[in-house]
Amino acid sequence: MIKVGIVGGTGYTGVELLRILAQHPEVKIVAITSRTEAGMPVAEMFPSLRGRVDLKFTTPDEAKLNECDVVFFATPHGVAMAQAKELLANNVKILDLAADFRLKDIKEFAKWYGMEHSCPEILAEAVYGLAEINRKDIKKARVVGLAGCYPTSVQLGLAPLLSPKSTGGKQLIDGNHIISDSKSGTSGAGRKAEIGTLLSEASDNFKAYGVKGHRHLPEIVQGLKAIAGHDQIGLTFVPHLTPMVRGIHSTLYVRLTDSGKDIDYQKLYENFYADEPFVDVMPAGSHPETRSVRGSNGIRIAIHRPSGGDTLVILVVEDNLVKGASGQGVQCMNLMFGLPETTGLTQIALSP
Ligand SMILES: NC(=O)C1=CN([C@@H]2O[C@H](COP(=O)(O)OP(=O)(O)OC[C@H]3O[C@@H](n4cnc5c(N)ncnc54)[C@H](OP(=O)(O)O)[C@@H]3O)[C@@H](O)[C@H]2O)C=CC1
Ligand SMILES: CC(=O)N[C@@H](CCC(=O)OP(=O)(O)O)C(=O)O
Repeated sequence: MIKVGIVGGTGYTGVELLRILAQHPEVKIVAITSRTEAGMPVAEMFPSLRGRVDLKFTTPDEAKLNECDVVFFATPHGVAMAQAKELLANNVKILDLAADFRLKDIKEFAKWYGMEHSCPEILAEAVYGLAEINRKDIKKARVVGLAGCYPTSVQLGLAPLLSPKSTGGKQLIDGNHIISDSKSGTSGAGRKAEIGTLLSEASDNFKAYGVKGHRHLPEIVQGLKAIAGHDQIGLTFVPHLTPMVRGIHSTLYVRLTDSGKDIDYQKLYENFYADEPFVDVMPAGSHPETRSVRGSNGIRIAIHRPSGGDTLVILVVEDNLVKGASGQGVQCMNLMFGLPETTGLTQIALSP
């Protein structure tokens, strides 16, 4: 059994980790932390876990994290990097849901996250946690910086158009002018109190935010450059808040180049993702709904070429708390411990 610790067990991604890991056949959860609820039985706070999780929250200091095989950080940015050195010294693997180990450039990290990176040497060895792209490296990793929620949808939506594996090295699209029009449910903002996610503010309403620059922009650009193997990437990324609890819907617009005009994109995507257990390329002409992935680790993609023109439109849906966060974490954990990648992750989406 893999001994798992979770730092930040009371937040939205923390309780989602508990939901998934409590049903994982190879995992024993041994520590769950909360600074504010220490001493409270987990199942008292989350009755959905009654009979499934028989632990109390402990403070991060009291939790015996050094005795775990792996620790998930479901915490704000900056928490994992402060504890990474000690955990690694005790042979504990790390999966961070925050951004401490995502951006490779520490100046970019400081600019977007407003703090200096405290362990650049660990950042250098950390692997970006997007299994469909980095599977080989994740298997060997001690530290994984899990991909962000929006970045997962955008990178998996565009990878078949950029990866030399499917393009044969041809530029099928104008990489300098990619548009991502992305929408998220309110759970993306976490459980902390914020005016913008109050029922009376977010319901019956729809708005863009972060148009000037969102912290996921550099992460997505870094990832797309790595997938493409070149630096000719220019992205306009506009996130929106939608009045739903879970889900991300990204609509991606790309302009085809002359060498990209005679390609069957439906086939290109189907071939690229043929062996991926969590990526569903839907039949041509589909309009995927966020509810088709709600509560599951799936991501569904549909490709459109309106009026047979030069613009390709890619529709991507995922559950921000599962494939966009905790499910992705468990998928990477399975790889790090040599388990089949789908272990504990076979939930079907909730519908309606
Ligand atoms: N929500 C989402 O869709 C996604 C979130 N993420 C990332 O995952 C991380 C967690 O997000 P989410 O679950 O939404 O956040 P929440 O705000 O819902 O939860 C944060 C958790 O962290 C704990 N915490 C806060 N500060 C500290 C600290 N200094 N030390 C230890 N524990 C702390 C809190 O508990 P307590 O205060 O009691 O200790 C709480 O359990 C964030 O970095 C977020 O960016 C990634 C992908 C998607
Ligand atoms: C709706 C909403 O507020 N979403 C969050 C992103 C979700 C998140 O937690 O970001 P990470 O994936 O980087 O951890 C935001 O825009 O800041």
